Amino acid sequence: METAAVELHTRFMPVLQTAADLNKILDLQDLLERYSFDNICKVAFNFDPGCLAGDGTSGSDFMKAFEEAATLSSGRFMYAFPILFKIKKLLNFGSESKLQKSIATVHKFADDIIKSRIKERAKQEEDLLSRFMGISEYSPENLRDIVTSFILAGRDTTSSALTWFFWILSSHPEVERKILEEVKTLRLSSGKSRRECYSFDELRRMHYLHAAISEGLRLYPPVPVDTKACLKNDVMPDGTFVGEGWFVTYHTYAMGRMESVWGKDCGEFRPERWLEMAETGGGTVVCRPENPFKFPVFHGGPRMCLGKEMAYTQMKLVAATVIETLVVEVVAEKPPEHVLSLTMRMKDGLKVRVRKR
Ligand code: HEM
Repeated sequence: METAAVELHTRFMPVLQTAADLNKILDLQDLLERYSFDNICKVAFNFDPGCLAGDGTSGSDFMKAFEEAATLSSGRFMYAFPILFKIKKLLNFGSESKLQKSIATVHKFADDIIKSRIKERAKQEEDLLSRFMGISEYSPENLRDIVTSFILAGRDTTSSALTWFFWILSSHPEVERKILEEVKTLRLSSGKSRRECYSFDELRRMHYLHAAISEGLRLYPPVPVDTKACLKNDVMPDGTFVGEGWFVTYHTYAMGRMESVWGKDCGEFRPERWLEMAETGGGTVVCRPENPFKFPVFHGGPRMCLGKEMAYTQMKLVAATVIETLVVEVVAEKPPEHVLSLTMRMKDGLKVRVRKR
């Protein structure tokens, strides 16, 4: 939380505020990706790639390589005949040659950090890498895979969610107004000014914002499809047989838009569908949790997302801080096109103009 707040107030917001002063158009998707990349690297490695600071060239190279590796490896699923990418890989040409180069950049970056951390074992950092190094006998390769998985899990997901959230919000001024009301009420009760950072507890109390973000996630899930491989012959709860080695894919994007799941207004952006009266009474309205098998945006069951709470905290922090101080106006002429990497991104980014409130 502290890392996310520092990155937000010292880097992300100043970029937006300068753009507001200069009336400059920004790509909000790119900015959010840089923000979450810096954040997750600090949390995972205690390393600051500085993608939002100065020119941050070394961090940007790593970020570009990471993005390319994610897009190219998810592209493998699109081959009608997977043998084709295997041949390309064997001969090391085309997209497979590019993929190998970007993977090498990512591995080198992670390996350098792990090696230097092994050397200074005595120095205990409060990051994920130290926790994994401290409790097990993982090999350096295992550690590299764990940490790169965390970066993948924590980077594109929150940035994708927030990019689509700001896009959908731009056509729902009534929702934006209610978020502002909630934020103002909280500020009044805490006596804090707009310049001050929200506490964890204040963010937790933003139920309307929580509902609005959940509604954005329903319509634009960052992981729109998820595939699992079956290890041995099995039968689904409804009796469907699944053979060893088969793939099972569920489509979160489609499920979020199905009338049979969400009712007649499933196509509408309506945060109110998430709200209910608190059991504690007193007329308090809260955001209700949803069954993960109806809303599998964070997956369900034993392998559910471990970063869900962290993701909501970060997304609420960014959304509340931006909405409270700035008006974000989308300048795109047509609706954004989807591009499917491992997460759902906008093909040409999200061009916005910002104004001070
Ligand atoms: C809006 C934001 C996020 C969404 C929608 C999301 C979604 C998901 C999904 C769908 C999975 C299951 C993937 C699979 O098994 O196929 C997953 C797993 C995971 N997520 Fe997230 N995630 C988000 C943010 C984060 C953040 C910020 C972190 C923190 C670093 C994180 C850490 C993880 C981890 C470690 C797993 C693997 C859990 C396991 O396999 O046991 N996620 N997430």
